[in-house]
Amino acid sequence: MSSPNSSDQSADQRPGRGISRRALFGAVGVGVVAAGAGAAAGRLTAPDTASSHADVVEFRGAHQAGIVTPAQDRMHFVAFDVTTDSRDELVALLQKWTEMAARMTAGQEAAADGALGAGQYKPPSDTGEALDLDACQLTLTIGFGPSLFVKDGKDRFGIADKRPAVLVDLPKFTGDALDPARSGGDICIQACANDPQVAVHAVRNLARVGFGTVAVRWSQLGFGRTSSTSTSQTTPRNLFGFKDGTRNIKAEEDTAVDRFVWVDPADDQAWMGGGSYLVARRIRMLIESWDRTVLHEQERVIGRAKGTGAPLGQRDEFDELDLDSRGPHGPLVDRDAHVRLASKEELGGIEILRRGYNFTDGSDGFGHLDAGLFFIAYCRDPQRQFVPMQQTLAHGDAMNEYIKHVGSAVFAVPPGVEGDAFWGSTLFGGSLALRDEAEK
Ligand SMILES: C=CC1=C(C)c2cc3[nH]c(cc4nc(cc5[nH]c(cc1n2)c(C)c5CCC(=O)O)C(CCC(=O)O)=C4C)c(C)c3C=C
Ligand SMILES: [Fe+2]
Repeated sequence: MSSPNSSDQSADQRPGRGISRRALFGAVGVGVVAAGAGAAAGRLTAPDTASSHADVVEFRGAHQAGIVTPAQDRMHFVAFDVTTDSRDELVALLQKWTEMAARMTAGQEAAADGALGAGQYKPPSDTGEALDLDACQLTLTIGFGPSLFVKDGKDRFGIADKRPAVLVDLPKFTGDALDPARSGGDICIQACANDPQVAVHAVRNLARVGFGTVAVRWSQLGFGRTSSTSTSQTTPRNLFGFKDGTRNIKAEEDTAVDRFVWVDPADDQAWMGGGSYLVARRIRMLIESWDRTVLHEQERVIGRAKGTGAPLGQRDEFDELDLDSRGPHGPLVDRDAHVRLASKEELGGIEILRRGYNFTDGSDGFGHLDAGLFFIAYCRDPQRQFVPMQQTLAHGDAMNEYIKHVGSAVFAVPPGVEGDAFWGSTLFGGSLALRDEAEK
C-alpha cells in the first residue's frame, strides 16, 4: 500500500509551502493556539495528540486523504448539484477547487492573501474565519455521484461511458424513510478537521467559488468521530453511548485495505484505480426510546458491553468476537445483535471501512432530538459490500427499533492527485499545467 498521506510537520515548517494562515498573523506557541482553538470551538472529544491542530495531512498522494488517514474529530459534508451544462466550466471548477484544497489543507488561505489582499473595493477571495487557525489536519475528499454521469437519460458531460457499473443509486432497503432533499447529489466533498471552523471554512469557500457552476443540495455537520481508522487511535463512542469502530478496518491492515477499500484499475473503469466508493447514510437515532431502555437490553441489541466495549461474554474491547459462544440461556451474542449481523463471519467475509460522525441538528418539532449517526462507509464495490450488509441489517437488526435511515447517497471517489493532476483528471483528462499553458 502506498503512503497514507500523513505528515506531522506543521504548515509553518513545510518547505516550499508558502506561509500558513497562522504564521501570517503572528506566531504563538502551538500548544497555546491548539488549546485556544479547541476551547473556543467547544470541542467535545479530545484529539489523540496535543499537536493535532497544527498537523498537516498531505493533500497529494496515490489515494485521496480522508479515507484511511486517521479520522479527525469534526466533519462538514456537502453534496452539490451541478447547475451548468458546460463540461469546460465543470472542469475549470474542479481545477480551481484542487488548487484551493491544496492550499487550505496546508493551513493556507483559499487564495494567496485572499482575505485582505484585494483591497477595500472587491469581495475577498478568502472568507477569513480561519485566518488565525492552523491546518487542524484538514482533509478534503471529493466524490462523483451517478447523476453526474447520466441524468434523466442524458449524458450531461460526455462521461456516460465512464460510469462504473457499480455506481448506481442504492436500492430501497426495508424501513428506509429517505428525504430526497437529504439524498443524492452530483458531487460530494467530505471535509474533516480537528476544528469545526476549519472544516466549515473549507466547504464555504469551495461553495463560494462554485457559484454559477454548482449549488449546494444538502450538507451535514458532524462531531465526535464514530470510528477509528488507525490502530494509533482510541475507539470513540456514538450517541447510544457505545464504543464504535472497534472492529473497523484500520489503515495499518494493508491486505484488508487493498481488498476492501481501494478499487483496482482492472475492476471496471481504469480511471477509478486507487479510488474508492463512499456510501453516506443519515441515520436518525431515536434517542428518547433508547434512553428508556434498560442497560441489559442496550447491550443485547449491540452485542457488546457498554463500558468496556468487549463482545458479550468476553473481558476486553479487543477480545475475539466469538459468535458460537453460549451461556445457559442460548448464544451470548444474540441472533439479531447488531455486531453479529454486521460481522464478516455472517456475511461471507465482507468488510467495509467505516468513517462516520455523530450529529445533533436541534429538535424535530415533536419534542425529540434530531440526532444520530452520519454513517460513512468506504468500499471497493458498494454493490457487493455495503448493499448486502445493509440488506441483512434492514431485515433483522435488533437496533432497527431505535434508528431510522433518512438520507442516502453514493459517490465514486477518484484516486488521489499527484504532480499536476486535479480532482477528476483521470475521468476528464488534462492537467493543471495544460490549463496554465492554454491560459497564456
Ligand atoms: C451497513 C452497515 C452499518 C450500518 C448502517 C451501521 C449502523 C450503526 N452502527 C452502530 C453502532 C455500532 N456498530 C458496530 C459495529 C459494526 N457496524 C457495522 C456496520 C454498520 N453499522 C459493522 C460492519 C460493524 C462491525 C461488526 C463486527 O465485525 O463486529 C458497533 C460495535 C463496535 C465496532 O466494532 O465498531 C457499534 C456500537 C450504530 C449506532 C448505527 C446506526 C445508528
Ligand atoms: Fe454498526
